[in-house]
Amino acid sequence: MKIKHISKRVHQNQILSDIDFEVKTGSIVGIVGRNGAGKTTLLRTMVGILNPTKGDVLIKNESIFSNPKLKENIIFVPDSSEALKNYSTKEMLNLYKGIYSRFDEEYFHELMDRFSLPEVKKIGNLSKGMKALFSLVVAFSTRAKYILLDEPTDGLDVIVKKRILKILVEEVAINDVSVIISSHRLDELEFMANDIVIIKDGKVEKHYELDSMKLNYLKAQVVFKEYMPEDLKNHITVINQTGRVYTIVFEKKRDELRSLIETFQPILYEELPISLEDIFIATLGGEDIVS
Ligand SMILES: Nc1ncnc2c1ncn2[C@@H]1O[C@H](COP(=O)(O)OP(=O)(O)OP(=O)(O)O)[C@@H](O)[C@H]1O
Repeated sequence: MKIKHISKRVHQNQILSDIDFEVKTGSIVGIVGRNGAGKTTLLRTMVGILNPTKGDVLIKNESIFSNPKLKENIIFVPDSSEALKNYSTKEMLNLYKGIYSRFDEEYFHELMDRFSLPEVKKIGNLSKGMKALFSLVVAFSTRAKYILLDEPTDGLDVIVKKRILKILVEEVAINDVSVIISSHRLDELEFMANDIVIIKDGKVEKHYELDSMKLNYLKAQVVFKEYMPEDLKNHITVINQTGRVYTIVFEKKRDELRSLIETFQPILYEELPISLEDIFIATLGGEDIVS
């Protein structure tokens, strides 16, 4: 799936600007960004619910907007199942069977059994975790190749969360689907995503393969005799400060940071393992991080 230079304007609001990236088959892509960055709008455009003002979404090099049949390859699971609450599980099954010609009813029942989900007259009567699992069961049963999830584990207990993450990873491995997840749960994405797209103010701020992303950043703890030299501050992001102990993140090669820091003669310099959360803070935290 190719997202080609998508822009979206609503009234006078430029919500997305020139978003361009590719989703590889069989990969998990994490879309991250601060509240209001444009993640949900991007997902809704990728699935064809919203028309972009400019740009296109291509599957097998064809536009999903000029060839709507291609939308059968995509399913979007929104962060709330509020809209489904008055439907029965059977009605949902029939609704999606009508929309997705490859809908796999046998797989639907198999997954319902696997997750001990009951058939109910009102989906609204299911617990929040059950609703989330049910939405995923429907999504997988459509046999769509691209599954877009908006905050799939928001508000779920840790056991349901683990089950959901496990089935996502399995589905990608066994059925070769691609999963695009918008999430604030950076720890979960770190455990399963291949690619991370960081959105800032409706634009792609960074797009990395997770492994190479970590190689491009360095986290360290440093202490100087006095306070941190102002010159050094221009090259790094301070993500924490306790007295004279600074935790810093730097986007460049390891050796460059080491030699840069050495010129300022620290009394302590220690490298630390870096997480996606550190990179998120360094990329998007701006002035808000150390108060
Ligand atoms: N229909 C709309 N009309 C006007 N503005 C909109 C509309 N939809 C979204 N926006 C605005 O676009 C921006 C991006 O919203 P969006 O919901 O895509 O962000 P998000 O990254 O998913 O946020 P969050 O992490 O809080 O869910 C916000 O400023 C929002 O107010």
